[in-house]
Amino acid sequence: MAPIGLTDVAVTDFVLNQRNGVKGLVDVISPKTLPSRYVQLPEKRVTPEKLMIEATTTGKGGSLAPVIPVIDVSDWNNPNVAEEIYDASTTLGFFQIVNHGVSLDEQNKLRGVGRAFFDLSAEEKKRYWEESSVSETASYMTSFKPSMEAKLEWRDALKFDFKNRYDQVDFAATWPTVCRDEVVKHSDNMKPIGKKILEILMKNLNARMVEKTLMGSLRMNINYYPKCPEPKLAVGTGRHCDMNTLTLLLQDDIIGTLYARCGDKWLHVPPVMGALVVNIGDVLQILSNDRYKSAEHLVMANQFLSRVSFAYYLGPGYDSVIEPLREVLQNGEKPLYKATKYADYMKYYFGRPHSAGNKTIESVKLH
Ligand SMILES: O=C(O)CCC(=O)C(=O)O
Ligand SMILES: [Fe+2]
Repeated sequence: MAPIGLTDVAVTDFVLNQRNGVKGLVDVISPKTLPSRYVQLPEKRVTPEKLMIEATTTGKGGSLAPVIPVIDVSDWNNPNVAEEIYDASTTLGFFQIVNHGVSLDEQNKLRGVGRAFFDLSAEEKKRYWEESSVSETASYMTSFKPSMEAKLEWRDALKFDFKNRYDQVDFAATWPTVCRDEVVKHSDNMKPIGKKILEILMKNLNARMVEKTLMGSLRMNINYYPKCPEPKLAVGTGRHCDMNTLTLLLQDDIIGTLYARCGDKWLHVPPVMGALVVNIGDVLQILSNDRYKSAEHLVMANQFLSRVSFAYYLGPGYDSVIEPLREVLQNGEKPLYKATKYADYMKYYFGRPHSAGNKTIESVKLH
């Protein structure tokens, strides 16, 4: 039972209407039990039997459970790198890369300024709240689609849209000063890494690298997961696939609460020092006519420590039309997806809560 005062109405008012987010709830009220607005239905909870046990033998056969591959990309031209990236992208849809050239120092600076934003006063943060943000391209919010969620996700986020402003000198002028320089720097660091991976993935399809279709939009989320009184009952980010082409994630270096779908279980994506987590999004699955796998994933909550993560999303230009590539279909293969403008796909994606269940990609599937 939630303590008196933490009724659904009171929590909704404090977290959403008063724009304090879930971090505000923890900082100001510090509930000792999970308010019911956050208690997930039993089928949505990630219980131990739903987890895949890593690298242990499974009975007499002795086969190993899969692990998320960690790929050394110090030499992008090494054919083994392309092969490992291709293998991971066609199976789990998840891998990690190390020796990508972004130093630990830069990563830790970004983690520091990300936390610094969420540590600002409530008044300061509220200026960026969703639809009334003082910035057109930076917004602060909580959960995923609160107006449609019976149960909220235990997460706040600060979102950036680099749009096509990249070539404008002061495109970040309205962004929170506490983190904007590092966010811009991070984008400068991530863009070429994303491009390398996309080049490899296109080459393996014998397809052209069309930047506008593959990385014509660039967005980023700083996710903040406060410590949670009853993490077993909650979810940090509900299960979902990313809608874009490729996501590069700098996750927390200590708290490992990210899980990727593997068969009917959830596979841990452990923090690896200095690594970036890479996952395939819906658009690459569509373009490749199902060769690349858009991997479902979720984030759990943690009782003892807060966690920050930085998700950098490369995606098509908003007016690009997404459909299986000609090169992939040339041997008479049937397209599995209908042509869709990316802006329409995005609108549909953001119009439904994570808890809606069926995947967004199903909406463009040809039956
Ligand atoms: O926080 C994380 O580790 C992942 C967040 C995520 O899946 C997303 O922002 O799309
Ligand atoms: Fe995601």
